[in-house]
Amino acid sequence: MKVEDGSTLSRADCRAKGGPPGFKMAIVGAAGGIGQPLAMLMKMNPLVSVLHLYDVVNAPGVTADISHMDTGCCGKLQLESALTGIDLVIILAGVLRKPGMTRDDLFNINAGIVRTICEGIAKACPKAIVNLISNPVNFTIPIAAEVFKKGDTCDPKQLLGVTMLDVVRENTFVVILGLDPREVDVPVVGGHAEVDVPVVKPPCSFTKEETEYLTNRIQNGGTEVVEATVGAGSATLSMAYTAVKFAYACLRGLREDAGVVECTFVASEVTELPFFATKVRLGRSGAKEIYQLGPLNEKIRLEKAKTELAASIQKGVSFIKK
Ligand SMILES: NC(=O)C1=CN([C@@H]2O[C@H](COP(=O)(O)OP(=O)(O)OC[C@H]3O[C@@H](n4cnc5c(N)ncnc54)[C@H](O)[C@@H]3O)[C@@H](O)[C@H]2O)C=CC1
Ligand SMILES: O=C([O-])CC(=O)C(=O)O
Repeated sequence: MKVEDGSTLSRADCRAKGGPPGFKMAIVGAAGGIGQPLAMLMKMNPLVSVLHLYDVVNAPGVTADISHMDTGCCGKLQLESALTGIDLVIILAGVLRKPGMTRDDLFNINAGIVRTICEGIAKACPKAIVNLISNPVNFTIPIAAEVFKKGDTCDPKQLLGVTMLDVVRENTFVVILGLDPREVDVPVVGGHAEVDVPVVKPPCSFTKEETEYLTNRIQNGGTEVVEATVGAGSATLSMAYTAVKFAYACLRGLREDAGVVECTFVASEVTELPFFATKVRLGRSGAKEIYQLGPLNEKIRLEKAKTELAASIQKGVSFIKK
């Protein structure tokens, strides 16, 4: 869309002229494997009025490319200007796994990157909802939370660790078990990947073998992709798809749509841990209501996951406090 001086007319301008409303969104790490398809898909989303793309490499290239799509958009080259006034930030920045690596091996590099970006968010858009995807999510969420605590401006419930790929995989794998994902309620709780636990809710039930199959496939789904790409990357397109789904849910929450419920790793009182992934209801300021776990058929697996999660959370918090 063009105005007379040749500059792009964003959907925010359209809103002022009586056009469709929308939110301002930034993607940090936008030139990477996930970032590029995610940027393209978010640019097509009618709830996004302005899209800022930031990366340390090739952000101008990606911005120029998608700016030719005939929807509103602008790129920003400085982190703080990319974040100013933003309603929803997606963080993808950092490095990814190669075969033979665990997610924890990413900690040393990604911890510092996530800290810097969150310091930028605390200054430039402290009220934004943050979707944090950079791994290891079970460590980077506590890091981000500590940064925001220092700034004292952010509500902890705005910070949402994206564990939804575990749910997307679960929906995929229950079909292999011959079930319709619309008819089973299996929230994936705990944290991301090795510490997630699919919890079957009545009236649906699985056999022991089905539960084993589902849990193993979900917990190892990321490694399955890392090995299949033979070093070329980790889950990229399925993550971009998932990031769009989760961002759309957050945008609907911002718009105060009723009944928007997803699983996310968030500050929580559901267990003794300070963060835990459960179903939450999304609203204007992120996780508006955090659902209790309810009756559980997975107590032993959950206790093991909690022990591992507690260590991840401690390591993340210590990284900022040291
Ligand atoms: N939570 C989840 O379920 C999943 C998480 N991931 C994680 O998402 C992250 C991104 O994955 P990909 O896009 O595949 O990786 P990628 O390597 O293709 O892209 C990462 C991008 O981050 C940029 N970057 C690095 N440092 C930066 C900084 N300081 N500021 C801004 N940008 C910076 C790089 O230039 C690169 O373009 C990885 O940490 C990966 O492990 C991936 C899949 C699933
Ligand atoms: O496996 C990885 O490194 C990426 C990831 O978190 C996933 O696909 O679940």
